[in-house]
Amino acid sequence: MRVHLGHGGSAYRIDPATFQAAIFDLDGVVTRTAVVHAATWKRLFDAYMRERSNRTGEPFRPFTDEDYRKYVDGLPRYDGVAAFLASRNIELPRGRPDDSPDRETVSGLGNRKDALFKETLKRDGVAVFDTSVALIRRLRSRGVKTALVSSSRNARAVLETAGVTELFDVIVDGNDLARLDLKGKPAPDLFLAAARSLGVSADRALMVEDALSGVAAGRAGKFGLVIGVDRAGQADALAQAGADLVVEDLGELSLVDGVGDPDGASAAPMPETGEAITLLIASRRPAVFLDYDGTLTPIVARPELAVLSDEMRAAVRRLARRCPVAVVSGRDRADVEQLVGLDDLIYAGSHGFDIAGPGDLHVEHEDAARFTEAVGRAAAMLGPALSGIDGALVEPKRFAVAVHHRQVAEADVSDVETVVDRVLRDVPELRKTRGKKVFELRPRFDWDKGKAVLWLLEALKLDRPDVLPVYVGDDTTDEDAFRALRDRGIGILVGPAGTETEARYRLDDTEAVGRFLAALSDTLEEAGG
Ligand SMILES: O=P(O)(O)OC[C@H]1O[C@H](O[C@H]2O[C@H](CO)[C@@H](O)[C@H](O)[C@H]2O)[C@H](O)[C@@H](O)[C@@H]1O
Repeated sequence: MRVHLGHGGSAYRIDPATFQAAIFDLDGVVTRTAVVHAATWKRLFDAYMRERSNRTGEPFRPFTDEDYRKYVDGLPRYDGVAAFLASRNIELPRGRPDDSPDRETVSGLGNRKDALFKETLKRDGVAVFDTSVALIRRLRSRGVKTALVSSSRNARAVLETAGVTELFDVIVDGNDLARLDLKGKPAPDLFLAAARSLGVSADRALMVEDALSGVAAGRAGKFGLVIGVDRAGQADALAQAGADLVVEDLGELSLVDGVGDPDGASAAPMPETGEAITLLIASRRPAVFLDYDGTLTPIVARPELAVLSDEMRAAVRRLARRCPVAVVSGRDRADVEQLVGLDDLIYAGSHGFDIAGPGDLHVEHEDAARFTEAVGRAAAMLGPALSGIDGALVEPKRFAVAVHHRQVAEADVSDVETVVDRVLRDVPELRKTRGKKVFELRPRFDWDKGKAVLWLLEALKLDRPDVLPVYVGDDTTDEDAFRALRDRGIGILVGPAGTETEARYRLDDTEAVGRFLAALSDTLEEAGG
């Protein structure tokens, strides 16, 4: 699955909850030294090929941009020399790393290139890509670890000259390559060594490269996200080499903010296309938690009218074949089970207080009986007490009572609340919470949808780094789940833009939820998950 941004593309948002580390190539990604390298290689090889032509009578063919991209870019210096010479059927002895730059050996030519490069750096200094530096700083400020990887033995000197050494927790360069006997790009060794030093597995790290060999290394290393930076009009080739995402500049990337949009506590639009979802889940296996009212069904006048559509049922059924799916509802568990009508899902009713699922999955709170009794008492009091208020509706459940005021005149809602408060004084085992045009009387017990989701992750052995919990919900009680998953998963609010929320992403309505579930299924089916 590949996504191209660049001109006309929409900005891709990196989610720091998905990636624990970001690994950057140096030349052409962080520093503007790729052009210096390219020009230096040309200087070296054009002079050498000219001199060789004069000496041997072979026709002179200059070193081209394509030669640079195909044989030299991203490779350790001597490997680059050898690869280019081989492409021209020239065989030279390898020589030794300390060969003088005058010697006609692979090492000698490599050392000549290095001397020319250093001369240019000394004269011209090193410029950085400001957008790359800004992105690295933002990632670091959000707790993402950073590493710099380069085949060049000069990497540290280049970073120092550019004044950006402190941007990286770890630096792996050409000296490490030799010291640790690692293979150069396109082998993934350098990048994997950086990920190891950061203590992060490759699938939880993103990597950024501008060279075809570097992108291929990222793909071979199974990095969570391989970003190709196209500075040379080779977007297609970068994608073919294995880039998940190709940008022309890192300024096209932004971060999903910790509290939704950068400018407030609202959520970013949830990408609904398969491609964007692939990038988001970044080779993790999702575990999906779905709220019912307002998420799987639109909010309607009365609870019994919230019937699941056949399309939505089919979408949930399809997803459940590919990954664990739980319905986490404020409704009574039996009620929501019957409404959803799918046997092999996990159901958590009464805002997560009552959980059951395939096999022996069941949670029974110690004080369950005490709360059931209290709920029954409250429901019995609420019915008669609210009978005088037109439109008020009591919905008793096993572990909560909902008092709906959707049909109550605005002026009378405070009367409903007064009744609820009065009943609560007599039933101190319960506490009041609010939802959409509803007061809920729930057990006075430290438990909510967030705790239920965390419990489920543990009980189902899904509390693992390769699992990405995804929670979709629309109401205040879903905020507990968004909060609980903040640093380990993805919360998706169903509702209008600008809603204050702990969710990272947002879908407009239940139709968008249906499209998202379908796209997620597509992605998982395509991946064979
Ligand atoms: O957690 P959920 O699955 O979203 O359940 C929350 C409450 O949903 C129901 O009430 C809400 O939906 C009704 C039907 O659309 C609507 O008439 C009502 O105004 C909403 O508050 C359900 O009846 C409650 O028991 C749930 O707690």
